Amino acid sequence: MFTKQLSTPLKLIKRCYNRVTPEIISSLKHQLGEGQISTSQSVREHHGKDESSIRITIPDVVVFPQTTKDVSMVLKLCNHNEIPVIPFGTGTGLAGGVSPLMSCVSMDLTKMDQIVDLHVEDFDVTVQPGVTRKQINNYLKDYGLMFPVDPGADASLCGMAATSASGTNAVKYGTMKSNVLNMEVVLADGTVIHTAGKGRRSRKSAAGYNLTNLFIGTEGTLGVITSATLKLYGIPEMKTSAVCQFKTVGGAIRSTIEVIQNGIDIARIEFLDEMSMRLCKRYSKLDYMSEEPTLFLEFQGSQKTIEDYIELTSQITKSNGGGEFMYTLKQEDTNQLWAARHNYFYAVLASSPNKKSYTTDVAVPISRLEQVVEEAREIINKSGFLGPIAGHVGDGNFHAILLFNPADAEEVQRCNHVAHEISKLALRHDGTCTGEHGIGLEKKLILPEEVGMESVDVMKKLKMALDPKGILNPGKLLA
Ligand SMILES: Cc1cc2c(cc1C)N(C[C@H](O)[C@H](O)[C@H](O)COP(=O)(O)OP(=O)(O)OC[C@H]1O[C@@H](n3cnc4c(N)ncnc43)[C@H](O)[C@@H]1O)c1[nH]c(=O)[nH]c(=O)c1N2
Ligand SMILES: CC(C)CC(=O)C(=O)O
Ligand SMILES: [Mn+2]
Repeated sequence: MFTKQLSTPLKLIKRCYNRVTPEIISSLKHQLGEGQISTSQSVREHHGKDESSIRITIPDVVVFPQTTKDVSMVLKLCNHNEIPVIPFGTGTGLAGGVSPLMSCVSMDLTKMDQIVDLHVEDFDVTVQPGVTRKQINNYLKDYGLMFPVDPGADASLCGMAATSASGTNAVKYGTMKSNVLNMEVVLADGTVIHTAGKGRRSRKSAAGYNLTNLFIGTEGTLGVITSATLKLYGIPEMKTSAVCQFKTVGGAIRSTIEVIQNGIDIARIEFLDEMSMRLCKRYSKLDYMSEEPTLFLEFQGSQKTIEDYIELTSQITKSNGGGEFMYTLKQEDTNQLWAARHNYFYAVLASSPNKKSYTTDVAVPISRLEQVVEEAREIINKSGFLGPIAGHVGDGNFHAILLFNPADAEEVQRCNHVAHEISKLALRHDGTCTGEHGIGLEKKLILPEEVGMESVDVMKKLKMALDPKGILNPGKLLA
């Protein structure tokens, strides 16, 4: 099995944990029932990895709780016996968050898959952790409502809260941080809390510490999220997608910066460089486009608003050397466009079947974006790695997918180093190493550089207060 950065995270685990013994497995069976626990090799392998290239070890056992009470019982048992527990949503993460570093229990939440409560008149819904973003949107469309946060994968909504996910719509609708009103969370000792108070779903609250946002982005290290109350939005009256291609990366990025700085309420603005376009054209058959730096855009609102935005945006792209502003796409072309964007990762992977990928995820203030994309390209070119760049440029967030040969240890190290250099570049420009994928195993060494050692100490104190035995997803996020 391929192992990435194996020595670093293991060396950084300072605690000792107990192993999952046959007695523990019997106790779990006794508590949950035979059908809710698996020790099969294939199930354990599935739960030992996400969609990143990190493979270290696999859990000893996978449990499938069906209720919050089940989650609480498992945590109590594991906490008492000092056994690590790793929450598992849909395993689409990109930072190694579900990969175990030692003997552990993987807690798969997919059987808790109920939509608990929909309030159409208040635009909110409460879901259990197994509900995915596509499932909720299928359910909501009959009510004229939607939940906009859209990582390319069909991730679980609570996994998305756990990683502070976003996607192509965040430039208009925000990320998980601004779209969760309340969460039920089970703490390491089995205590169940509601971060905003049981049943509360007001749009505003000034009642004490913001526990909801505290748990967002904790990647399973502070508690298991067993429900989330989400903000909803009306499905827009009209949507128009557009494509504009450029001779230079700078032209596309400068256009994005000007769109944002001019306050155009763009719904989506996604950048793909020429290499990304070459791979997407091949994989998703975008036949009418060329292999040039490209923006995929979407406008929403009334016909008049959309026309005004298109007028302004096309002036901006033209003044930055953009080609034809293609906005009269047929519905099937629009669907194909956004499907191609969501499948971007697979388009890149398909181009090099023998390689693995390391995806960077930096985000910077919008005024720095052009320089940072340019410098990231220079770093990648100098390194010799293939590394297409694409991303949610309206948020100043972009990804380089670095392709490396997993059989070559030196190349693996060099690839990690290049990714680290790109993260450091973003920090020099007042940005972050991760806009949306999270720290996981990949980026924990750069976290202190980003937030400062004092802030990391506060995080460690929080961890110690809520999970004193350190059983929740050990070795992730904090070194
Ligand atoms: C093709 C493609 C495209 C994208 C992405 C992936 C892929 C494969 N992603 C990344 C991924 O979809 C995103 O990180 C999801 O939020 C992960 O959700 P899962 O349910 O799969 O969590 P997964 O099971 O992978 O777990 C991720 C982390 O959260 C923890 N966790 C999961 N469920 C939990 C729960 N209920 N309680 C507590 N902790 C829990 C886990 O322990 C782990 O640390 C992404 N992301 C993004 O933000 N923007 C994007 O554009 C994309 N695009
Ligand atoms: C592998 C990544 C490029 C996935 C992602 O975040 C995206 O497509 O925006
Ligand atoms: Mn992304």
